[in-house]
Amino acid sequence: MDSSGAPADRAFAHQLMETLAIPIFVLDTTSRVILWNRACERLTGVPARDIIGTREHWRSFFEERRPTLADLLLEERAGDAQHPRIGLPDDPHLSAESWCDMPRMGRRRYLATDASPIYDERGRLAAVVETLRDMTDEKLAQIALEQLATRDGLTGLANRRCFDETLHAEWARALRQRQPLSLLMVDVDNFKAYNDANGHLGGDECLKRIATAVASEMRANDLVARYGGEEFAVILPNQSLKGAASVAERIRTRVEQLQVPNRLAPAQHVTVSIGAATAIASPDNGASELVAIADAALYRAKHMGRNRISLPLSELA
Ligand SMILES: Nc1nc2c(ncn2[C@@H]2O[C@H](COP(=O)(O)OP(=O)(O)OP(=O)(O)O)[C@@H](O)[C@H]2O)c(=O)[nH]1
Repeated sequence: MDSSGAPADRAFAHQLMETLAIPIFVLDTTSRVILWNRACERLTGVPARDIIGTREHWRSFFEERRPTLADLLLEERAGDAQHPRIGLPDDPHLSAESWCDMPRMGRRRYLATDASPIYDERGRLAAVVETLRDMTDEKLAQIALEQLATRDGLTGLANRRCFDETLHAEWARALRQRQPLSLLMVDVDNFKAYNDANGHLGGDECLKRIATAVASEMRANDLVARYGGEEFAVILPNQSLKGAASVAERIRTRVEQLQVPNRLAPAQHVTVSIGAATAIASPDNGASELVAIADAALYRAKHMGRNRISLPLSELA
């Protein structure tokens, strides 16, 4: 170490950052890369020799030009490079999490990043250091858990819990916006007979095909869920009874057109019965009444001979 100690200290700090297990890169105040450690090389697949001295660090993370967090911090702190910073009243640190393309590695990674300024002894901005953490496994586990919580395992449709939550949220929205909300209850006809003839696994395959057929008739804001067993429910926001009836008829026809044989059923192939309900939401009625009305309509459709849709006499108001 020399008498001031500074150059040796700096060399030591540099070497420390180089060998740190955490991926790090450092930009000078003109956005030029001055350090790209080995862990950063491993994460990005980009060797330090290709990137040091350039302003091309964004290419290691994104397909298209985008500022990294370090660039955003440099932009935000641009004034500090000329004017010494007096004290540190606010926290100049930035944090973010996002999916990155990682073009050199050829697979997307979910990175948690932190950017912090480095000030020289006179309080002027000297550089910005960005540290990166690969959180891909944690993010994928979180997505899988969310899927488990809201999706039906057999059909991939929304599950009953997701249906209940969505119905209440849509009801509240319909109330606020004074718009109609429609609901369809879709039940497979003579499904016990189908199971008896094809076994439970055959029944499962049939439910998957029906789920796909029902989902194919939905618009972006509609929700189709597996309500239970061989019953599906469809939420149609901002849809009148007439509109709901036409969606119901499309679903019925679509399933009929699948022509899945059910030789023990009177129709000889798989069909569905559908009950519809529509409400103009008001503080005097609730989402559960909408379900009860659609259920009653479904019951009527079954009793009138199945493979049909049934509507209530009027909208619930
Ligand atoms: N394969 C399979 N079958 C199921 C599943 N959930 C419910 N079921 C079966 O669906 C059948 C429903 O039978 P029922 O309630 O008697 O109704 P249905 O035979 O369809 O007669 P209707 O509804 O009156 O037309 C039962 O045999 C259940 O075991 C499932 O996840 N997979």
